[in-house]
Amino acid sequence: MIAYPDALSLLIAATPRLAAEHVALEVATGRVLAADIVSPLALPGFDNAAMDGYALRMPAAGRPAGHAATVAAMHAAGDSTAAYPGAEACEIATGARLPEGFDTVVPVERCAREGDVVRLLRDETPGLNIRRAGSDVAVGEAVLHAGRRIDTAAVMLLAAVGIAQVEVMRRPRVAVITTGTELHADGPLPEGGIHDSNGPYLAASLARWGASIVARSRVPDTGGAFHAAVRAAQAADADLIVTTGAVSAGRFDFVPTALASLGARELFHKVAIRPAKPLMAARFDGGPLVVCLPGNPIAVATGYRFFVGPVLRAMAGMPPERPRRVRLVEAPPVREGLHHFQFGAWDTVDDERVARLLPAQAAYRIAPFTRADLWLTSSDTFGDHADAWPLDPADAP
Ligand SMILES: Nc1nc2c(c(=O)[nH]1)N[C@H]1C(S)=C(S)[C@@H](COP(=O)(O)OP(=O)(O)OC[C@H]3O[C@@H](n4cnc5c(N)ncnc54)[C@H](O)[C@@H]3O)O[C@H]1N2
Ligand code: MOO
Repeated sequence: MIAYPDALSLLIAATPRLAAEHVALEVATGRVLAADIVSPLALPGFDNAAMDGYALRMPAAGRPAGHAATVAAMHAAGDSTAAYPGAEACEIATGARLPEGFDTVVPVERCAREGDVVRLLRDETPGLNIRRAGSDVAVGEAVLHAGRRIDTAAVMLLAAVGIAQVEVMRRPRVAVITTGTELHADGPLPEGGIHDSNGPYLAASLARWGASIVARSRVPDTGGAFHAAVRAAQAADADLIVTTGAVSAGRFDFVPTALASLGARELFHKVAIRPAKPLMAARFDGGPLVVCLPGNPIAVATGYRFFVGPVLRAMAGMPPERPRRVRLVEAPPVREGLHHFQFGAWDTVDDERVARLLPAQAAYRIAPFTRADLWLTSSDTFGDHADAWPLDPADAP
């Protein structure tokens, strides 16, 4: 059986990087930058007032309380460059460009105004309350890097530097196929039937990632129906096909042979992990990558998080995700020799943030997933520490 890091390496090596496209900033949230963003502007673009008050020309020694100056004009944000030659003071608004030759802004609260004269209420030193040009972002600075997901902070910065179109990776085109004669959509169930929860889970997860779901089918345990679903996914030009179920050792576990008969090349089948051990991956030459997840719901969650997630990152040109190391409390012993994936919850012990494994986890139990804060993983037995990962790959930086 192949080890998890080796399986992941094979999978990523077979993953094509997608092309880029241009989209408007207003619809770019959640997309992944395809190229570094080099700022065409400085931020701030000019020296400006940090406070509403009075701009002064001040000698290096400053001015004492009681000093009076004649106010030349009111200078508001958006006013064009103005010069008040010979003037010692002008009224200024937050964000207004500092007029030529002025060096200090004294907030209105520290001034008294009478007619066109302003008097300082305290001793003042020069150079205060000015936001210098380029002190946030310099012209030509690489402010955001390729592979970064555009979050709301990135939108703020891109808008501030005047970028209205961004080059992003195109959305991956993904097909989802769930297998199982026992599966039904919502509504009353026949004897022995269950609701298909893997299909809606994968569709929701992929939508959160920003993938386009180009085909979705639920097929009974017959090779013919599965063949047709894979052909439909190929016809829909899928980059990736994710299947669930029928990948283990049972009589109806037809996925490996069906994919081989369709011409897919197996990358690996069965991984030294728990859960989701029967997981398989394959690749059609010049066609989609296929990740086949075992049917148990938590095997699907595991496979999505730790196999499909890394594939989606690689397609988007994102670097591999790095886990956070956390201290574990009360980790029960688990069987050695397998890479373990479990749900965890945050806790606090003696003011330290620690994690604990949730109780009663099993590949068929969905309820613990809904109570989890994070994934915890270990390449072997869980000890004092574990790797921590956000529950959803879309939440990883
Ligand atoms: N003799 C062996 N039996 C099993 C092995 C094994 O190695 N030898 N592996 C076990 C493990 S581990 C897993 S995981 C499962 C995976 O089996 P399959 O991928 O073949 O999945 P199915 O048999 O089709 O389904 C397993 C389980 O999950 C339920 N299921 C399937 N699809 C859905 C869905 N869309 N929504 C909700 N639930 C679903 C299905 O009804 C079964 O209960 O095999 C073990 N057995
Ligand atoms: O690997 Mo299976 O996913 O434990 O049930």
